[in-house]
Amino acid sequence: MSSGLLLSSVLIVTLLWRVFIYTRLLIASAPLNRLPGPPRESFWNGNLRQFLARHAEDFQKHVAVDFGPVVKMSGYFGRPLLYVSDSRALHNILIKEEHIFQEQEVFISSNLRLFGPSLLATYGQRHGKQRKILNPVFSINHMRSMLPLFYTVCHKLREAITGRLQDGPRELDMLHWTGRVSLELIGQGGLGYSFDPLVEDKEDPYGQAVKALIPNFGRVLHLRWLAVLADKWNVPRWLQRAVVQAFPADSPIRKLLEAVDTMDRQSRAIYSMKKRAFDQGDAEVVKQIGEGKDILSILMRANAQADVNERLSEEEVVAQLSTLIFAAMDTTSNTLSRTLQLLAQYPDVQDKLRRELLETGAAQGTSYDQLNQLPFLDAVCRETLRVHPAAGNRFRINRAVADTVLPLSEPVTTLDGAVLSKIAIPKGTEVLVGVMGSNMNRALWGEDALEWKPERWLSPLPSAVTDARMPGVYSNLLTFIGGKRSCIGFKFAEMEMKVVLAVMLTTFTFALTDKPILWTSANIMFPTVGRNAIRSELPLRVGLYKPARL
Ligand code: HEM
Repeated sequence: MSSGLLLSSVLIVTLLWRVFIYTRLLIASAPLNRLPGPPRESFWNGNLRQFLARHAEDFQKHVAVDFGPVVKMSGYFGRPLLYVSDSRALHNILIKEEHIFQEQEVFISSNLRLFGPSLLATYGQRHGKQRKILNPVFSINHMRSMLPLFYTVCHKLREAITGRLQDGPRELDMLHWTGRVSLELIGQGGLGYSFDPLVEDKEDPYGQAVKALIPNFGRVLHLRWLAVLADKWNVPRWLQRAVVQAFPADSPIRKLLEAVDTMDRQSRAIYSMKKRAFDQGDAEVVKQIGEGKDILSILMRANAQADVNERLSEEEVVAQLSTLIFAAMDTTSNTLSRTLQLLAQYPDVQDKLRRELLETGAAQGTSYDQLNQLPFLDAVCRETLRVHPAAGNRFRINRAVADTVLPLSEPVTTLDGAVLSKIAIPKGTEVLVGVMGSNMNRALWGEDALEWKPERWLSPLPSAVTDARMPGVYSNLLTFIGGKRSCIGFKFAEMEMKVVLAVMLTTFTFALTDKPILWTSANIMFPTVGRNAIRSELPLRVGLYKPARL
């Protein structure tokens, strides 16, 4: 048999096998069609085009709150997709059967190329081993010791913005500033590295590469499947690289490669510098590693002390650096800018928060515990994280060897009137973790669940919320999801939000301009002016706060 004929036969058999598996999935998932949900747009796109469209926030809310705790949708080519916000079912998906409901392959394979083998690019035991070393690095004690550094950076932000208001109030793009301060905080707090002095405009190659990553990645999303195939077929790295390098130098994929290479080079340089100094006893850097309060220093110390079998390889440690910057930056800065927009929209809430911050002197530097005991600051942060989860669409796929069963905390009624207390989930079914659906569930939070009302956190939460035992790591919410793949940096994010707000609100006033701000439903939501703008920005009218004279 000629090699051409052999290759075609292999391809045909593989294709037929795939079609067989897929048809089996469609047949096995037919009973799921009895569950309530929106009609699909087409067989090819299912509901995904509606759900992932640029301005899909209203459709996403419709799915989240109008059909109940388990919603039937369709993925591409009729693939079954469930939107789940039932607490017991979510407990199963995120905690009990986390090994079955895994991240999609495209997510893992693309992250592997962007960051290397980090938390965002590994499954199972390898991921578990990384979490074991990294979890203690994000402990409250470490956050406590990082707090003074956060204040130092935020005071520079205050100086930088004050400098721009010498001629009176003016419009400023607050997303630009929350972005800069978030990058600097994760730089200094995460890596012991300064990206941006804030008080002067200086470009840093690492910072530029991080900023170029997502826009260029967004332009080659359709190629993500090739990464999955390359992993499945063990295509050598040099060959994958050669293919990418065959594209023109100004193509998005080459720019993406350039950003990835720069991030990798800079991460390695920071790691090696610390390691060399550690090995050779360079007093200044050893001081940073030995007493350093940044995440990398703590991680290197923990790794050196860990049992040999539990240690992370150098490649794994380096891969965490860009991962942390990426995971920390837009999520936190966009949530912060959303908070400022809401405070501008509700001036009475802004005044009340400012009063609390001024009365307690929170802007100058306070202890971690005192900062966390400010009730209204806490309420504003929690309420914004509840109603506006920055990364609200988390997909999982059932990779069970056999079909599996999802138990429910409350029975659901099917379209033909049957009452189900559990649902059979065929292998291959996709699941969307219902972050909005549980954070804004009227049955739990009350009829005003969709409204932003920080006051709700000043009294005990409804017992329905606490009794539901949502499997989220933070405050009965799913904003940082839960389980082994929950957000490892949620305390870092919370502390950052609180310090930035404490310093900003006591120095500046924020008001809306007449420009229409719209939020785009992307992997991480971002604001733009007008519906079709490309540039993300959040213009607010900013003035210096002047205390009223008695
Ligand atoms: C408001 C800010 C933030 C939000 C809303 C947020 C949300 C999330 C969510 C939903 C996940 C789960 C992703 C998934 O399952 O696919 C996640 C994972 C992660 N986050 Fe965050 N995050 C925030 C800030 C941060 C910060 C500040 C850091 C680091 C300092 C961080 C580091 C990570 C990492 C490393 C992961 C991957 C964890 C793993 O897979 O084991 N995040 N985040």
